[in-house]
Amino acid sequence: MTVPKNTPSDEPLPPFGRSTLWLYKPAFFPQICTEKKTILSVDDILALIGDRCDGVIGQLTEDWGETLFSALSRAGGKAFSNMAVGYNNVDVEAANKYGVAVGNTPGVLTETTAELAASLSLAAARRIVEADEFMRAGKYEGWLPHLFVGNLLKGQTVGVIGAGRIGSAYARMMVEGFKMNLIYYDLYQSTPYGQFLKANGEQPVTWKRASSMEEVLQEADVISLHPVLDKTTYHLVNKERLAMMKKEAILVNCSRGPVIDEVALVEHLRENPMFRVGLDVFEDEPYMKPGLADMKNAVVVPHIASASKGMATLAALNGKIKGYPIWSNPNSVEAFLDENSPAPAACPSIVNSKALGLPVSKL
Ligand SMILES: NC(=O)c1ccc[n+]([C@@H]2O[C@H](COP(=O)([O-])OP(=O)(O)OC[C@H]3O[C@@H](n4cnc5c(N)ncnc54)[C@H](O)[C@@H]3O)[C@@H](O)[C@H]2O)c1
Ligand SMILES: O=C(O)[C@H](O)CO
Repeated sequence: MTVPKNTPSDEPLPPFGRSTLWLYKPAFFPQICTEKKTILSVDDILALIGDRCDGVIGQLTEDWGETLFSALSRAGGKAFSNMAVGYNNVDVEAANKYGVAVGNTPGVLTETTAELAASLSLAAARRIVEADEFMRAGKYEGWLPHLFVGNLLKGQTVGVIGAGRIGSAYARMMVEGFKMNLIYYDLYQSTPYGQFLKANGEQPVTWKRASSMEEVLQEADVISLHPVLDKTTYHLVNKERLAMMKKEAILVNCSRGPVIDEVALVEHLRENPMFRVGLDVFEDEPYMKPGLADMKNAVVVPHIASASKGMATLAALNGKIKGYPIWSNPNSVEAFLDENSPAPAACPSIVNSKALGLPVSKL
């Protein structure tokens, strides 16, 4: 385990290790973990926190619960900033108990994640990966009308489950780009896409809010999952719900792996060769459930929807919680990302700010 010594501000920071854990040690000089492991265990992080640490910027692969929050608090820590939108790896109640502020990075990843979901939808619909493998294997002997027949999107129905920031952006791309009809289901929100169309004075396709998730599964030709991962969405797509979908449907997941029961999915893919999936996330990341890698009707990529500089900027600013108020609208983060102007003296998004009674910025 190598943790660099405090780095004077006029020296370049040490190079990143494979993990991007940052620790704010006394005097507020960040120490970057140069550990060569990709995923740090709770014990690794305990050792890194040591007996003095003001705050940590960590990532979604780390298990931030009672053990780490009590250790961080004992070391004088006041903030944990998760370098991700989703914070299902964080036990916020444990953080509240130890008075540790928890940051996340909403908004900056909306378009990039929606674009990957759109890419996976197209790759699955037009069988891009299968065709690419065929080409590289030297199997192409000349044009044939039935070679890799895929699904046409125009005029078909796209379904979105979890119509928040990313789900709505994905819906916009599929509706406007491919003129698909839209059906969406969200546990809480009522009319996000309707408002968007109305505000633009147009109604080029039909859209409706489904009263149940099952309605989306039965009606849509392409379904993309964008909910948070919590108790209500664990194995949201299971054997029974897969069976409700059209035999030639396309299912895309760029949210979190456990939203789909991956064992049931492998069985469904095996039994329904015309059913296709595009997956950015997996139930036991970095692993795939047995059999998934052999499925020609699955396009799989290693959680790449998000990588962006903006996410690191927001995570770093969330880590500066000491003396900072909370930005009043975490969905509007542009002010933090303008490289030509200084970032506002506020934390972009602290998920437990109310529980900790942190002040809201007047900016
Ligand atoms: N693959 C990636 O790299 C990547 C990148 C960014 C975000 N994400 C994931 O995407 C998720 C969504 O991000 P966002 O910015 O759109 O968040 P968001 O909070 O704007 O949207 C999530 C939506 O899910 C809805 N929801 C919650 N429970 C539901 C349920 N049981 N059924 C249906 N809908 C439900 C919420 O009401 C909300 O509208 C994140 O929590 C994260 O896990 C993944
Ligand atoms: O939730 C997120 O932000 C992504 O999954 C990783 O950055």
